[in-house]
Amino acid sequence: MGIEVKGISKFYGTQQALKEISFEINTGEIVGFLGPNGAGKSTTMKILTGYLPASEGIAKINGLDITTDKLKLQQQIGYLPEHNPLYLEMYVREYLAFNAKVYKTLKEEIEKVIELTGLTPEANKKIGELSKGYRQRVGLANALLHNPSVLILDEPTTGLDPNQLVEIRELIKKIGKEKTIFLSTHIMQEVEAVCDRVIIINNGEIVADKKLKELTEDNQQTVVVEFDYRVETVALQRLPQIKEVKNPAGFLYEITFETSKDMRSVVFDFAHDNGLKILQLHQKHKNLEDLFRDLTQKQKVE
Ligand SMILES: Nc1ncnc2c1ncn2[C@@H]1O[C@H](COP(=O)(O)OP(=O)(O)OP(=O)(O)O)[C@@H](O)[C@H]1O
Repeated sequence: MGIEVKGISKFYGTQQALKEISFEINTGEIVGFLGPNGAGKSTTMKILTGYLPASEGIAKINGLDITTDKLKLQQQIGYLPEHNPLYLEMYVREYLAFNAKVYKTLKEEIEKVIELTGLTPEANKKIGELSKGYRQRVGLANALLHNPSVLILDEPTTGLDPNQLVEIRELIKKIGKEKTIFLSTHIMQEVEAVCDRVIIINNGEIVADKKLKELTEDNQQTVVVEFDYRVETVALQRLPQIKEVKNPAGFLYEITFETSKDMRSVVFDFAHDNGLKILQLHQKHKNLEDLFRDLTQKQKVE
């Protein structure tokens, strides 16, 4: 069940923000939705949570259609919007209790959510007195009040300092043990730290959908080597199982092989046979950052 998106498009006037996107998220998965600014992440999330209608396509959450079963659906989804709207003058517990009324959540359940999100010491403070990290916790607590099975979090760590970032990521992972989570971000490290799978969106199109494990198991590796002298790239291109050779700077070469076998010794032998000294040598697997760059054509990200 989880989330099912089939051929969703969205037009804002004549601008097409989403171009027939399709993907599925299984129950219990934590999936990162990664893309550069303006790629279409928030638009997708607003459509899934019923805040915006799609121009075309079908989406279902836990088997319920987002257009026809909207009310039932909102009981099953917790949503943390990009700009977390909070009443700064309200006290944390008062704010959560106020919102909980809509769902008829019991008092004990509110207290459980306060505890889960680490808000117990701050529960009697005004929201306006809290740090950004704690305000994000209030947003998360708010999204969890009705015990939804699916959480949709739009850039949950934007604007947090490094310590708050780690804390919120840990909290998301903890919550993710029991729920399906779909979270957007433009920070690759976030996906690596929290998610099981990544869906990459660029210019309104899905360009990758991969389990993080698969990224490290790719049958490809790059050996980065610095010699003490220039080498003709054609000579390196004669090495076995070679895919490509790049010379990004000076005597530094990035040699990509189509094998998962460690090829550093082959490069070492090449240097020895050609009377070269090696100043540095290391092996690099294709990672999320490379994939993201390749697929979003070097658009600038954090
Ligand atoms: N209400 C709107 N009216 C017109 N265009 C919009 C509207 N909302 C979004 N867009 C446009 O749709 C495209 C996708 O925007 P969206 O906010 O979904 O991207 P995003 O991936 O969430 O970006 P960011 O990482 O910057 O939040 C952008 O070109 C944006 O300018």
